[in-house]
Amino acid sequence: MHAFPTGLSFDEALAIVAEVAAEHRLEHESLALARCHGRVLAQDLDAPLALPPFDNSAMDGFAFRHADLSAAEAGQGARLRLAGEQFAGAALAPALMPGQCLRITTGAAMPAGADTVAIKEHVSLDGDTVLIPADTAPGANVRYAGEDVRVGERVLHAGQVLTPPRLSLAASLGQPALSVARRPTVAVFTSGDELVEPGLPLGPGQIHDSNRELLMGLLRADGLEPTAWPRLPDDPRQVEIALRDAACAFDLVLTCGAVSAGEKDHIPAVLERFGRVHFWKVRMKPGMPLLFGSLDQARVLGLPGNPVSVLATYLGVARPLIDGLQGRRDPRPRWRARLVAPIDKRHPRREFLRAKLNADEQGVLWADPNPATGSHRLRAAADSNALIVIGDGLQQLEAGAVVEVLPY
Ligand SMILES: Nc1nc2c(c(=O)[nH]1)N[C@H]1C(S)=C(S)[C@@H](COP(=O)(O)OP(=O)(O)OC[C@H]3O[C@@H](n4cnc5c(N)ncnc54)[C@H](O)[C@@H]3O)O[C@H]1N2
Ligand code: MOO
Repeated sequence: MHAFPTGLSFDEALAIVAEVAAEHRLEHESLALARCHGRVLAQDLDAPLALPPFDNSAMDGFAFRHADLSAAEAGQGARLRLAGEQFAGAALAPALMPGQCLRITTGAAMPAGADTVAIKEHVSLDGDTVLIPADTAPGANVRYAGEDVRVGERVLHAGQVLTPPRLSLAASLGQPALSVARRPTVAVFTSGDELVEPGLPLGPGQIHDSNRELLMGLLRADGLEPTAWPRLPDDPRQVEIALRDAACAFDLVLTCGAVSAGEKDHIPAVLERFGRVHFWKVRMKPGMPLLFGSLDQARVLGLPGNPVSVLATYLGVARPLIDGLQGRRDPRPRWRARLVAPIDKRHPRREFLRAKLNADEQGVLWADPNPATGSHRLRAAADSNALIVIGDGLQQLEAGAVVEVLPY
């Protein structure tokens, strides 16, 4: 009997991940906007000013009082006297008098007294007389103060991911810095005596370490700056020392390999002995031997060694853990697609299948499953761009059935 949950469903595993992540939420830091891209916002932002802050012109042209046009003979334009200019950012021009107009540029404040802008290309100039076209509608080409954001309105919420437009909005509201969740520091381990660095020759029974590149790439694509540790040999003492060393210095330790039932699978024992196991073995395929625990100050996720298991457990579990540690509340988009070919799943586990996603002319997204099944078959993952997620239980899905997909 284990002292921790084992053989749990994928959803049960995710619930534990969310709970543990919430208990170990990373602290906040105030960062200059330029360093906030992709971060999770840790504060709400209420607009200290309106956007636009003042009524202004949407076009280069001439600002005038529409009443002057209404007063002109029907169908005739208004002939107005050019009284000056109002350029964007320049000192405010004096108020406009009846019968006058001002040259104005895009973004310049509307002069007092003016309520409409005629577009430069639509007017004709005769000395300092400007002929405004008769069909210029009242209020044309004016952008009003507060029409985008009102003062005091909540525009950003804690838990949102800072996209470039959100950072741009914060900048337009005059914020030089924002409070954001600290990014988790991540140590990445690969393990196994059979592994050899790419570039070095292979001896008998050896293979190149491919998971390191996979995992480091997945983490970097999610905006993290992971640290790769020297590969772990299949030696229990060395595994223990390296993991305990990393766990006192990093927020998250990601390992791959050495978590199933083999004589050389030493990682679960280290967590059991020196830390805590939150769960081990999840009813998912691939990725079944997945291990989750805590050691010293770190959360430790032990991904199974087969490359496609690494991909599935990263996208399915490690990413929600990383999101949870940062307090991300913005849901990631849930993509759905139609199956190009039927699927007959004869086991009860949640399954992740490699597939190619393509949108057809009608805008329907299709997922074409790769027939390769083994979790060692990396080529099929490289030929694909998404994982199809097939729910728990036996499933017979026709071609055209709608499935969840995780693009990568
Ligand atoms: N008796 C059992 N055997 C296995 C079980 C089980 O439950 N009982 N589970 C199988 C499943 S499912 C998987 S997945 C693997 C996972 O095993 P480990 O996480 O312990 O990983 P390893 O045994 O170390 O490696 C598995 C496989 O992946 C290759 N590998 C490992 N690391 C890398 C790397 N960095 N780059 C490239 N390839 C890597 C390794 O050579 C093995 O072929 O266990 C099954 N067995
Ligand atoms: O669950 Mo394993 O990850 O199938 O190869």
